[in-house]
Parts: sequence; structure tokens; C-alpha cells
Amino acid sequence: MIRFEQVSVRFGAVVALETVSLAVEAGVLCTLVGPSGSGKSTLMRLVNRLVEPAGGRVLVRGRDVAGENPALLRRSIGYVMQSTGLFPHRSVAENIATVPLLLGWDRPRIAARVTALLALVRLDPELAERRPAELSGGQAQRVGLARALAADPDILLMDEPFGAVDPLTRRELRAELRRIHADTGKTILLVTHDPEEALELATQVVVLRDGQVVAEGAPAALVAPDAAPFARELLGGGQPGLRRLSLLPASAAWEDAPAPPDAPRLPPGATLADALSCMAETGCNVLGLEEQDGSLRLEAVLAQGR
Ligand SMILES: Nc1ncnc2c1ncn2[C@@H]1O[C@H](COP(=O)(O)OP(=O)(O)OP(=O)(O)O)[C@@H](O)[C@H]1O
Repeated sequence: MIRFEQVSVRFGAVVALETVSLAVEAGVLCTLVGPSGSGKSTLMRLVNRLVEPAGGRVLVRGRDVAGENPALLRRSIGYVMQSTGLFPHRSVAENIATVPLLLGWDRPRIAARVTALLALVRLDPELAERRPAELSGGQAQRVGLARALAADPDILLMDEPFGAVDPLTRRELRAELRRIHADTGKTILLVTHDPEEALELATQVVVLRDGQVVAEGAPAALVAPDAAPFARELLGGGQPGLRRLSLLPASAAWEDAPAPPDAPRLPPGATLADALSCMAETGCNVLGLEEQDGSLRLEAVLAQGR
């Protein structure tokens, strides 16, 4: 869906990206993570031509973006910014309707779409007539997301979308994004400097450093002992083994042997970190899983962290 081929970007004497090659397949939620100034936003902005490469090519939907009309390209790709970028003098509904209006949709179709999007991002329909200044930070982020999704683009670019909100709201918004991604199957490129967020949201994580991709892959693989040391250090939060357990499902260490009848049971969807936490809390080193045969032993859980 998105392909960077040997792409370099310069701002005057600054080399922002150096021969970066990367493929993001359709339906993937790809997070770009790395230290400040490593080139995350620059890499993302190449996709909708807010930045032009000094060398190499950027292909979107199989076509070189250099040959695309920038305005039409941007209308076909959702874009969510940290600052939300909402128009201050327009209502929530008008903000969400921005791209459908540009595309010439009729009023009933736009009104129906605004209603559907408010529901999708779980905003109270009564907020539709408010101005952005009358919203909380979390509500404004939801409006920004709704606006980006308005014309149902197949690609969504998100630049630190949850940066300006409190940790609790941030968790909620992440959960919403995961749900929306699962429901819609959109290709999402998301910039974050929060390693936990990068791992939790992604199907594909890309680690940047000094304008280069230094590691790329599935979240659990990037904190494994054989991962690139920089990625493991950046993403591991000082406890890469534990972090890895939090990214793997309990089923990864599942054994056929039945659990004792009095063994604590894990809920469906539990991770290996949930299993370890349950063992620590209850003092039991064998667990069962609700509505399923088989068991999980402490040794099997620990073996997965390596
Ligand atoms: N418009 C610009 N003009 C000049 N230099 C720029 C411009 N945009 C980015 N840069 C430089 O390019 C490099 C990469 O910047 P970029 O914003 O892509 O990094 P980032 O990883 O997104 O950083 P942050 O996490 O701080 O947002 C930095 O050295 C930055 O100063």
C-alpha cells in the first residue's frame, strides 16, 4: 500500500532521512518510533507530499506520489495531527465535514456521515454544534480522528495523535484506535515517541535513528533478545523480557495437560504478562483459561520471554 524506495530528504544542510526503504502492506497499523529528530514525521509527510524527497521514490497504492496532484492526494488520505488542526471558527460538525464538502457531497449525505462518525469515535451527538475551544483535549482528538475518517480514506496518517492528553484519556483513545483499525482494516501510519504506545498499537513497528530505519518488525520481535540492540533498548523500557510477555497471548505457552480444578482461570484474550501477574498475585504456578481446556505453567510462561 505504501512503499518507500531509497528515499532521502534534506532540509538545507540537515539530512532528515538517508536512503530509507520500507514497505507498509494494506491493512497494517504501522508505528514509527524513535528519538526526537530521528525523521519520523518527515517519513510520514512524504506519503501525502507535505515533504518532497531529494532522492528515491514514494509509492502509494502502487503509484509514485511525485506524479500525483498534491491536493487530490491529500483528500484521499486521512491526516491527524497532534495539535488536532481543527478550524477554530467552525463547529465540530463543520470540521468533520471538511473533506466531504470539498468532494461535493450533498447535504443529507454529509449530515448522515457526520452522525455516523460521531458514533464511531464515541462522541456525544450534542457536541456537534460546539466550537473546538469548547471541547476537552480528548474530545478534540476524537473530532480530529473523525475528520480524518470522514471521506473513508483507505490510508490514515497520524502524527503524535494522543500527545496532548492525560494518560487515562490516552489509554482510551488508543483502545478506540485499535477497535477502529480492527473494524475498518485501514492502513495506518502513526508517529509516536512513546515506546509503549508504539508496541501496543502496532502490527508493524519501525524504529528510526538519525534518519535511518534501524529495525522493523512485529512488536514482540523487536524486544526479543536477538532484536537490534537499539530497538530493544528503546522499546524495552528497561524490562524487555516483561514487555515481550505483555505482547504475547497466553495461548503462546499453552499446554494440553488439564489445569487443576482449583487453579485460577485467565479471561480470554489474556497475555503472558497477565498470566505472570495472576501467578504473582495468587501464588499459583499453574493456571487455566476460562472456557478452555489445557493449562499454563510458570516455566512455560518464562520461556516465552526469551
Ligand atoms: N521544515 C523543516 N525545515 C528544516 N529542518 C527540518 C524541517 N522539518 C524537519 N527538519 C529537521 O529534520 C530532522 C527530522 O525531523 P522530524 O520532524 O522528521 O523528526 P521527528 O523524529 O519527527 O522528531 P520529533 O519526535 O521531535 O517530532 C530534524 O533534524 C529536524 O530538525
